[in-house]
Amino acid sequence: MIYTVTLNPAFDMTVYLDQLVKGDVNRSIKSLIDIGGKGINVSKVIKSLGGESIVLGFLGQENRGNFIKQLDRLEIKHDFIYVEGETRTNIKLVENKFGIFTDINQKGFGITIEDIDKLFEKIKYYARQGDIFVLSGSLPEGADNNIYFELIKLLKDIGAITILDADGEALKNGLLAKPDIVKPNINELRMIMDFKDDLNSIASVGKKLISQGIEKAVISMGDNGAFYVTRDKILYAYPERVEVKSTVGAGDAMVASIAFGESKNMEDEEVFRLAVSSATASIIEEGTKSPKLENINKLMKKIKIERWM
Ligand SMILES: Nc1ncnc2c1ncn2[C@@H]1O[C@H](COP(=O)(O)OP(=O)(O)O)[C@@H](O)[C@H]1O
Ligand SMILES: O=P(O)(O)OC[C@H]1O[C@](O)(COP(=O)(O)O)[C@@H](O)[C@@H]1O
Repeated sequence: MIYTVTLNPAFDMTVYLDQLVKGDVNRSIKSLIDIGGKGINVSKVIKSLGGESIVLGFLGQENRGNFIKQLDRLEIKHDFIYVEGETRTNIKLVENKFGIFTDINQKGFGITIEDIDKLFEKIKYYARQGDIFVLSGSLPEGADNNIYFELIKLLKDIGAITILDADGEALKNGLLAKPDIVKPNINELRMIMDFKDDLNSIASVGKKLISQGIEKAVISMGDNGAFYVTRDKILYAYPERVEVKSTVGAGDAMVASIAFGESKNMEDEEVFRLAVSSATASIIEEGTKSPKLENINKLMKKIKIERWM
């Protein structure tokens, strides 16, 4: 089974404007609200791919109703630990005039030591050898920066496969536990390592991650494409030019495809093709909507992948 663990989920409010004028009253053209947060999006995309997953993590008590309703509507199984306070609302601004995408991600609820204990107990209850655990997103206040490190250690001892997608200290510490797969975007990678801007230097960073004991590193670079690095190869995917409606969730679509591909024992190149196709199909959807399977399938035939090394 695939499990996604989201410690800090969110409602994503996407606001479309012509142009943001700072310090002035701005009026939106339209806005929409989707349930989000990294693992939640991963589960949504796994569903679109025809797979099954179970959503774990924390959810704010106070506004849980709508969140749960949407997950149920999508027929995604979930088993949250409900915590005091509200699940955050993250603002995603889209300026149509310039094609600028700005995210304002809030801090969200705080959690207690008891909440964290409950999470570890729940994960111990579910995890079995061969399961896939996606650990992704920012940490709520009260969670130690070592939490992904501890969870990966626990899951590796059980024999589960771990996929990490985080940033800052949580990513840095999590990597020390050697997750099987990591999917940083270029900005997340820059927060924890120094490297030059050119593709060769970025590919070398991927190799460095592998030399540290990580099995696969997928480095996403927005409109510059992506690398897929394993012990014996580096693959590069060219970006596909599409009409971009919202970049939110592209990385999550990649992670979902990687988890789905692993669960089906797909070959590396096939997984990578699916990951880039899903990510590209996600940016042509508005808000934090899952990509459509028919668009993913069309893109699978178009995405250009080459062996870098
Ligand atoms: N503007 C874009 N044009 C074409 N492809 C894109 C664009 N933005 C994202 N992608 C695709 O989606 C993948 C993930 O996007 P990225 O922005 O790197 O992830 P994240 O959402 O984690 O920041 C990229 O590697 C690329 O394949
Ligand atoms: O937990 P964080 O780092 O604040 O990120 C949460 C945000 O990331 C998203 O999951 C989107 O992530 P990606 O664009 O990286 O795929 C949004 O749904 C959510 O608002």
